[in-house]
Amino acid sequence: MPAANHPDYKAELERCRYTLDYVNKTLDATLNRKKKLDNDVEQLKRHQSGDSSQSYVELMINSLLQGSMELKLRNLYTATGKPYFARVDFTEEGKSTKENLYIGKMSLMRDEDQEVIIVDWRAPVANLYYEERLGDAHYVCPDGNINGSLTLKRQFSIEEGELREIFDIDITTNDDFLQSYLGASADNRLKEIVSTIQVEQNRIIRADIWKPMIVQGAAGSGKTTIALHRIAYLLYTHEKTLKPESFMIIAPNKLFLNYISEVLPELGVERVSQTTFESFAMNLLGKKFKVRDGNEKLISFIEDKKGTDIKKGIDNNDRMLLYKATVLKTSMAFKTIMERYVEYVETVFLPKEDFKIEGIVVYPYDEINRLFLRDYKRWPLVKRIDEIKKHLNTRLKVMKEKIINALHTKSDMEVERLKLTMEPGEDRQKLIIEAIDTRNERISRVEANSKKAVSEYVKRISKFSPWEYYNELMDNEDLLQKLSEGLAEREIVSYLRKYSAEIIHSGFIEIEDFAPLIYLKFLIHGIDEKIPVRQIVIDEVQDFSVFQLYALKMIIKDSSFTLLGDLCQGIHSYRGIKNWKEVKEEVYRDKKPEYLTLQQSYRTSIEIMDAANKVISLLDDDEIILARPVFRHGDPVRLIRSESLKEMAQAMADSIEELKNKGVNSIAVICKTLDQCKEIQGFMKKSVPELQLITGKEDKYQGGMVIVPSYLSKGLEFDAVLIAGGENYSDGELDIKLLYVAMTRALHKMDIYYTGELTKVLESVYG
Ligand SMILES: Nc1ncnc2c1ncn2[C@@H]1O[C@H](COP(=O)(O)OP(=O)(O)OP(=O)(O)O)[C@@H](O)[C@H]1O
Repeated sequence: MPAANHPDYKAELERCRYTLDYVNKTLDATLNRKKKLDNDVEQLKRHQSGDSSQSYVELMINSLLQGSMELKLRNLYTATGKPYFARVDFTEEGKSTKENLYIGKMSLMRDEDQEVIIVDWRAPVANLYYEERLGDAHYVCPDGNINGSLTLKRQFSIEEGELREIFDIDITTNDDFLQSYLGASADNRLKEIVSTIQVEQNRIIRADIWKPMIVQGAAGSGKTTIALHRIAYLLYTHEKTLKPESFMIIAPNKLFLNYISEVLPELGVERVSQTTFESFAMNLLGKKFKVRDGNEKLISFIEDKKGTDIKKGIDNNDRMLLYKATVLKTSMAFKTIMERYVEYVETVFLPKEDFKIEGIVVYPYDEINRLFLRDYKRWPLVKRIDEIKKHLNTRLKVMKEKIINALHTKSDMEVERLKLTMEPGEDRQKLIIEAIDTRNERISRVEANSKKAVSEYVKRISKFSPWEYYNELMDNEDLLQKLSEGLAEREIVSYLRKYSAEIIHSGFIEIEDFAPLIYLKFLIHGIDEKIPVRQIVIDEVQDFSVFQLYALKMIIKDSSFTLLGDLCQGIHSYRGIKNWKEVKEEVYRDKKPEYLTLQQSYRTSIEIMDAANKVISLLDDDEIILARPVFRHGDPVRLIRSESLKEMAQAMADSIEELKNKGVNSIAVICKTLDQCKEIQGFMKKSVPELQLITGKEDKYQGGMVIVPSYLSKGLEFDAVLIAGGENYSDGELDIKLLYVAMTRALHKMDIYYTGELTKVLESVYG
């Protein structure tokens, strides 16, 4: 309700003013401290001499302080507009005083008496707001369970320092507040939602840090948003043990990373690494690859007349083989093929010769090989060499002494024999000198050779990079077939090898090659690179393969994973996850992951969600969990028929004009493919010149008015979506998922434009 109408308005207004006043005072004090610190840093930099380690340390410390102060300042600036968003009144069991706690994005304490003015939303006590009902309530803090009575839950809308609305929430419902958030327009970037986090989302945000977590969440259920809030929460809760660098977010592409880039800074979190799987893998391999556009393969399947439905058959044999070969390359069977390959490499890794010095065997080949294949079996191949080097050096040290002693004994005996068998004289003297010289020469050779014998032996071991090993395998049909025995059909293996070799020889690799490559590196070389990451968050994980996840888990040891995805949006299902069971069982069997679902969708109106649910239900799949929209109505979904593409483009241009006049600025025209986007954009250039084409090559997401292929719209959202060319979606699995993704991008309005007859899929929209 408008704040002024609330019975407690006066008291709340006073509190709001008091808090703002304190925030401003703290801001001024912090600004002054920052100014002084900046001066100190300047001075230190100016007087920094190369030999004073003390001033260097001082400079480092002050620079760090500068960073954290900047963050504090940013939080304080935000608080000057909106210091808090909620209040809870709680009386702890056994205590007589009621605490009135105001919850905001950051905590603030009064310096004089340490009285809490604002409680951070991540503090344990703030859980009362997110989880508890009025009445008996509890929260868990490091000291244990705190029971008590919750007598008030209140929400505030404070904008630019002005108290505008107050909502008292009796039981758990906070719909009014949520509705006012959801009714707003889409931003160009994803935003924070601390004031309206829902119970099921809160459980994910605050879940146990060390247990892997899989979240199946419907389109618009807040997966991306809560993944970022979880990072902010974990950093706050484990600030002593985790740093922002301990986190890594893996997302599908740079455009998406840019789209989500503002949430963490808004939550006061900086320096969390955000990457794509390809970039991560290239860093690890220490090599820059030219990567084939992953969407090219998707497009080749999209062009399939049957909409790539493996159950119905693909219309062209070559495409069918490509499909099956991709499934194989991303499967756990391919992981086993890589392991078999390393077992093969193992057997030819060492030179088949004894380790000798001066023709004397120091370590026989069989013994070295036994160390390599048996004793150090569990180590990466290259790491085993280091151990073997130690063995060779130790044995060589002992043997060298023995050899030198033997040479001395041998020459002494020879001298003795010469003395006994020959008359003294010049001849005998010459032979004795010869024997001693020979001995000395051999000893010097032993000394000299032993210094480099081990390194020369190691040099003869052929160590290639993971990339070279992989390349070699893709060029060796017989070997790949042998390694694949019992795991895959010969025809598929052959196709996989040939097309992979072709890509490699043309100077490229494809996304699906990265998991085998990094896994080969792990098995052959081991991972020396310091990876500081302890928490990995993967968004849109449905497009990851189990092999990818397995390789990541092996490489980034001792880290925990938060995986978020939606099988209904699995448009790369040929390389992605088919069901969550395989992830639980094949990847995380040893760690018993937590599996949670989010059904409530916060993005889309009831009308749009109903239509999208009807489309996705065409897939007869038990794994599908339908989304439940938050109770929010929008315009009805319309199917609009045109005679031609030109007419369709005109109709959409008219609709965009109408929307613009109503103040709607975030609009997307979504076509199935990029080529279709280009064609439609051609017709709309004059009427909607500001329509920007998204091709997938962009690093930055601008928002506004865009025309985008369905597969690139994943993760994004718009106030209004116009789906162009509805007739292009067949009832094959991939096409249905693409249309579902496109439809669920809309917040308030969505229409489908088509030419020709209504298809089965379009008919389903009206159910
Ligand atoms: N508790 C909430 N309060 C307010 N808005 C929310 C809440 N949860 C999610 N949203 C909003 O819903 C929209 C969808 O969120 P988000 O993009 O994180 O969902 P998603 O599950 O990742 O979607 P998709 O899988 O379809 O890409 C965003 O605008 C987000 O701000």
